Amino acid sequence: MIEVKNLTKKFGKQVVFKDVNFKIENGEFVSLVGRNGAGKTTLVKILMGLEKKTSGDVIIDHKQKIGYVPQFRNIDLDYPLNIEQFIRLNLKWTMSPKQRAEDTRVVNKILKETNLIDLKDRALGLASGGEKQKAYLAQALVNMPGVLILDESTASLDVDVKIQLMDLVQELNEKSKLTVIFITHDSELTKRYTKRALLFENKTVRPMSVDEISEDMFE
Ligand SMILES: Nc1ncnc2c1ncn2[C@@H]1O[C@H](COP(=O)(O)OP(=O)(O)OP(=O)(O)O)[C@@H](O)[C@H]1O
Repeated sequence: MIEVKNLTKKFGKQVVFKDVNFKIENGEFVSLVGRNGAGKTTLVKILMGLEKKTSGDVIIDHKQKIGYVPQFRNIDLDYPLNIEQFIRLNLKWTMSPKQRAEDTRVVNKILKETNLIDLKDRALGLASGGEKQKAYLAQALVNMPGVLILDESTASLDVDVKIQLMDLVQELNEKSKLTVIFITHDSELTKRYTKRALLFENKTVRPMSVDEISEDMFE
């Protein structure tokens, strides 16, 4: 479980959010919604320990790792790694043959789960947008996270590719009880895949049912 208590974040004099309280249960699929600059990325950076909080508490089971899938960015055609090598970047290098065999087992399992097994030798730079984004997802999963953060990971992908990626995440959420936090500006995907939303508004965060979501909350 992730519990946020009276969390406040300021950058200098700018208050991003103040006295925020919410819980995310293990295995939930929740969206973070709100206008540009409302503080969604800042909050997940605090959850990941990449940004300092100003005050308040963030309680996360310390054994639970967090995987992060960024927004799609194109990768140069001459990027030097293939899909499997790119996924392995998230593993710690080890000399232990036992650990290396275990890593290979995990990489193959994730390649299968993300439907990348037949593409594992393809140069990442030559992969399609959807394949690249699946490679980012697989790279985050190879570290066996308990929580997966999708930071606008479907933005700038074609609609059918968005659906494919989200179907895959939904399957992982249901099968492996992976907690998923989906930052998005897409109300349709929010309603289709997530059960609950945390709305960033007026420097605070309001938990709500996805039925209450309306377009104006994203603009
Ligand atoms: N390192 C920083 N230093 C100063 N201000 C920052 C920093 N990072 C973010 N901010 C500011 O904090 C506010 C919240 O930004 P944040 O990126 O968290 O919003 P967001 O909800 O993720 O926005 P978007 O939907 O556009 O991605 C913005 O006003 C932003 O300019």
